Amino acid sequence: MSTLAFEKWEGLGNDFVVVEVSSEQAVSPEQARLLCDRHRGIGADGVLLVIGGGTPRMVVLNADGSRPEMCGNGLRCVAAFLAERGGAEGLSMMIGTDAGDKACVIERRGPGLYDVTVDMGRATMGPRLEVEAEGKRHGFTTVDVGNPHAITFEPYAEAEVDRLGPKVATAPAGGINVEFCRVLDEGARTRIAVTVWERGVGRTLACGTGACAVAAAACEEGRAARAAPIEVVLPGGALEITVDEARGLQMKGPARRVFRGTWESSFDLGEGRTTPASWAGESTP
Ligand SMILES: N[C@H](CCC[C@H](N)C(=O)O)C(=O)O
Repeated sequence: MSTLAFEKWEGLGNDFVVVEVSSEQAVSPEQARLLCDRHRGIGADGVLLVIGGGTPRMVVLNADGSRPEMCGNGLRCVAAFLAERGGAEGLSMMIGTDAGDKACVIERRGPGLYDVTVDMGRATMGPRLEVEAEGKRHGFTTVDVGNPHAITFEPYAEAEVDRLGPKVATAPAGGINVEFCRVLDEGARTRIAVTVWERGVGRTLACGTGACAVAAAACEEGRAARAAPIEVVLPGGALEITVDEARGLQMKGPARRVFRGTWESSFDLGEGRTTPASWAGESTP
């Protein structure tokens, strides 16, 4: 019987199964769907594969098994996971992703609790996205921050988010993450409330790349000033995003280890559903 050692991490309630593996093929899309299943598996919004080496790498698998380019909350969790393995208090490191290498600075706040600042790179504004739904045309600003995002500052009720979110998320080829935004106030610090429908997941409590995309769109549309920190308020908590002409996007937020575990691969789920015969050559060290 082979087993898979994992850690459960979360960033503002966006939660992940973190596994250290030697190859990207160690967890298949089907295995990722099972691990993320909140009734038959561990339960998570995604799986983060950590591949060691000169520059450690993060590969992301969404709960539906798809592989996105990047995950902001996940990258903070992987940076903290690696810092914890190294036993260091304050630490900075580069981590490779499918959207390029990202610089991370980790500050330990307590056992399994960290604040992480990530240089997220630059946002690229895309074409307007128009989606026909429920007899109306809905317009979105598109922003790429390594992965794609559709953003609106039009007021939508919660129920509309659940109806419109999946329609927009699957409208363009390859899918897109969807953020419904509201500027809370433009006092000393701009605060933007965001509800997220994520590609390959659905509703999540937070989206790090989404928060960056929203801050970039807000600056582009004159709803927020560049260089000053923008507080993006998500259902799971707030992220501090800075849109800097020279340095690009910076994201600061928490990462927390929830628990460690071991997945047994001979585990029969009943109803003829069994876990994958074995993990691709991965077993606990
Ligand atoms: N569902 C996203 C990936 C996870 C992004 C999100 N969890 C974050 O923190 O950035 C996508 O398909 O692009």
